[in-house]
Amino acid sequence: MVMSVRPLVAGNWKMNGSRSALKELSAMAEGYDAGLKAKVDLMICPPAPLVFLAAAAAIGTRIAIGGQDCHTEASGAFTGEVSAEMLADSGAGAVIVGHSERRQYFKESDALVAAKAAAAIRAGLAAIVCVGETREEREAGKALSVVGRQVARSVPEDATPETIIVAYEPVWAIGTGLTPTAADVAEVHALIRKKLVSRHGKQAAGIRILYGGSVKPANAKELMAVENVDGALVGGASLKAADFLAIAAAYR
Ligand SMILES: O=C(CO)COP(=O)(O)O
Repeated sequence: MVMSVRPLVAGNWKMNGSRSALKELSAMAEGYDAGLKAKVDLMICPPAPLVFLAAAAAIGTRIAIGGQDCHTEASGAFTGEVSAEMLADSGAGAVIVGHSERRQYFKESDALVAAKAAAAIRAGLAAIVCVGETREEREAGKALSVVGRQVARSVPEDATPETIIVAYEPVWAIGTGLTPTAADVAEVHALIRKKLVSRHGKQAAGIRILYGGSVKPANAKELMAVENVDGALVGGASLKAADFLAIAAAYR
């Protein structure tokens, strides 16, 4: 829709990857040639223990590194947690918040997700705010109302194209090989855009809205061509450089 939005293909490694997986990051950097750099931003979000190493490995490659979650506080007695400030200090430029796996398994509410996004902004990170309906919600005809509510409640008031990225990830499409039709993706992304613009003003036309859920080299081109789709949040297919680069190549 908005010509000036530079697309982003981001990889979410989830709880996968070890230090040896950083060779995939190096291979991604090698394949991220001038042609791709001209068209699309790339980001990899490894597990927290790898963020520092990945960020060091990514220096000079123009591949950004992100975290997968953060706490709302900058520091304190929260054993096991990682703050947005720590991610920033480790070299991350962004952090995913409100992924459906966190909403589902760790019972994260929209309010908590909004607070985490605000923490990310406070730390100077961009927040990738995830939203998406479950299969039951889609079958009940509630996809738009659920996503609309999540966007309204999880995206902080002061969202700008620099600080917020929204990722639409239908829960039923994650890791299943299933994807919505292009028309369904277009409908949800249009709704997200409308909500963002009505709440955050005209500049919200520049907020990137990513699609996520079973994005593969074979379907990337079709999904990335959908109006208001400004890139992808890739899970399984981001673990291998060849797959991830083939997805990014949708923008060549
Ligand atoms: O959850 C996802 C990215 O955050 C999508 O995962 P898959 O690409 O493995 O379906």
